[in-house]
Order: sequence, then C-alpha cells, then structure tokens
Amino acid sequence: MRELQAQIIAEMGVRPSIDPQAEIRRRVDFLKDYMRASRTEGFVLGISGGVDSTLAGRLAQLAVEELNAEGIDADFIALRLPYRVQHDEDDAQAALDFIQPKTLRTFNIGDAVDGFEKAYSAMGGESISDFNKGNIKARVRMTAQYALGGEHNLLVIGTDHGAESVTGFFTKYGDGGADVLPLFTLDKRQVREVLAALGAPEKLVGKVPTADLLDGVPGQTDETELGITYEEIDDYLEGREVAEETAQKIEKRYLATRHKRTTPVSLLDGWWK
Ligand SMILES: Nc1ncnc2c1ncn2[C@@H]1O[C@H](COP(=O)(O)OP(=O)(O)OC[C@H]2O[C@@H]([n+]3cccc(C(=O)O)c3)[C@H](O)[C@@H]2O)[C@@H](O)[C@H]1O
Ligand SMILES: Nc1ncnc2c1ncn2[C@@H]1O[C@H](COP(=O)(O)OP(=O)(O)OP(=O)(O)O)[C@@H](O)[C@H]1O
Ligand SMILES: [Mg+2]
Repeated sequence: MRELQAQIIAEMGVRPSIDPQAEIRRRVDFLKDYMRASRTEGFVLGISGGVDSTLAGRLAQLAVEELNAEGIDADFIALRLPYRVQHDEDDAQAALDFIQPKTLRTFNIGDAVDGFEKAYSAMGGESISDFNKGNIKARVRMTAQYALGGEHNLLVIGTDHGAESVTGFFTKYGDGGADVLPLFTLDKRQVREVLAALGAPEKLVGKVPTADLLDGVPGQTDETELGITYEEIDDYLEGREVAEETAQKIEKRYLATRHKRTTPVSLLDGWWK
C-alpha cells in the first residue's frame, strides 16, 4: 500500500469491512455516553434527504428513545433547512418518515442567505459568486442549528465521515462546524450499509450524494464536482489498490485541505511547514 494511503486510513479510522449491526450499537452508545458526559439535553441535526443526515438522524433518534426509556430527559430536533423550495423535498420528507424524530422544526434559510447576499453587494463593488453563496448557505444552516442548540442545551450533530473528510469536501465552519460526529470512521458505502441495516427504504439508501449548494446547478452531484467517484474514494480508504491518477487526486485534495481538519493555525503548529 502507498505510504500516504496508510497514514490517511489511520487518520480516518476506516476499516476494510464492517458489521453494520455492531456499528449501529456502537454509535448509538457513543451518542448516549457523550450526551450524558457533556450534561446536555439532546441533539439537533439538519435533515436534507441525503444519505448522511438520514443515518445520523436515525441514530440520534434511537439514542434519545433509549435515554428516555432509561428515565433520562433528552430531545432530538430534526431540522429542515431548505433554501426557498428544495428541488428534492420529497426525499427530505421520506427521510423524516424513516427517522421519526421526537421533534421536527423547519427553518427556511432563504431570507437569511438572500439578506446576506444583498448586504454583501451593498458593501460596494462586487456581488458574491454562486460558489461562495453556497458556502454561506452551509454556514447559515450551521448558525440555525447552533441557535436551536443554544436555546435548548443540545449538541449539534455533524455528518462528516471518512469519504468526505479525506477530500475536505465540506464547508469550513459550515457543515464542518459541529459538536459530535457519529458517522466518523465510516466511508460512504459503509454509511449506506448501516442505513440499509436500519431498514431505510432503498430510495434513501441509494440516493446520489449532492451538496446542493448552487443556485445555478440544483442537485449537482458531489462526484461531478470532485472529479472522483465515492467508489474510488472508498476503495482507497479500505486499503484497496486504485489507479495511480485517482490516488494522486485524492492525496492532492487531502493535503490541500489539512487546515479544515484541525483547529486554526497558531504559532504552536508546525504541520503546515
Ligand atoms: N492553507 C490554509 N490554511 C488555513 N485556512 C485556509 C487555507 N486555505 C484556505 N483557507 C480558508 O478556508 C477557506 C476555504 O474553505 P471553505 O470555506 O470550506 O471553501 P471551499 O473548500 O473552497 O469550498 C467548500 C467545498 O466543500 C463542498 N461542500 C460544502 C458543503 C457541503 C458539501 C457536501 O458534501 O454536502 C460539500 C463545496 O461544494 C465546495 O467544493 C478560505 O476562504 C480560507 O478562509
Ligand atoms: N437542505 C438541507 N436541509 C437540512 N440540512 C441540510 C441541507 N443541506 C445540507 N444539510 C446539512 O448539511 C449536512 C452536509 O450535507 P451533505 O450533503 O454532506 O450530507 P447529506 O445531504 O446528508 O448526504 P449526501 O452527502 O449523501 O448528500 C447534511 O448532512 C445536513 O445535516
Ligand atoms: Mg447532501
């Protein structure tokens, strides 16, 4: 195996195969243990209709149900965060039907994001690009989750996992801003395996991943933007051999996004030299 590949696999904690039922138990226990240790009262998570938030949301709901059955007060707020009307709203509703969250709220980020865009233009000289506006959408979603979390003493769940972390394919302090990461150490096909083991409908398990951040290209697939497929990323993370060109693309992204996987750089850091 390539030397850097072994180092990356160790950092992401991905294993070549998993036992889905054991992963469900381990991750529900992790959420319960961490909630108790942090003296918080539950969780909040944005539900998009995508694979990652469907799995993380269901795990959070299971954790809260078990805590409640043990006599511990806890809530899970599933938060719909559409920008105006979401083109695949039916998938988000299907995800909620599957998750069965204890509490459901909707915060439409349309006015906040467009207000931000307007104020940005009023600053003078330039308008914001569709790409940069996409990152604002992710950061407004983060802000809404922390607002609810702050009001109700809840932890913000993040959906980061190996296959997204390795390429830095998330918005820094947007969807990357969270308190607890129940999917970490899984790759994308393992996320689907665990979701299938929980009995999610095939339409959700097989959903094509999209960051869905662009006004101009609704539902653009992650794979189109990345120029790498999740099959390739997962193979790499499971220690399999991938084409030299693919390995180089993954490693280039990994190295360029190290700053996203650490705390802000200070005089005490030397990893960037
Ligand atoms: N070397 C360095 N050391 C320290 N900081 C550095 C830096 N280089 C950039 N930065 C900072 O980081 C910023 C760039 O990072 P960031 O703001 O994240 O922006 P960026 O990485 O350019 O864009 C986010 C990417 O993540 C994708 N995404 C976002 C959200 C969700 C999903 C999804 O999968 O659903 C995907 C999105 O499609 C896009 O490709 C710079 O503006 C700068 O502030
Ligand atoms: N429209 C949305 N409504 C609610 N939450 C959202 C929305 N878009 C993104 N999020 C939040 O941001 C997270 C990151 O988005 P990301 O696209 O990586 O995950 P996903 O949509 O759950 O799964 P997938 O990667 O398969 O599309 C989501 O898991 C979710 O918590
Ligand atoms: Mg998505």
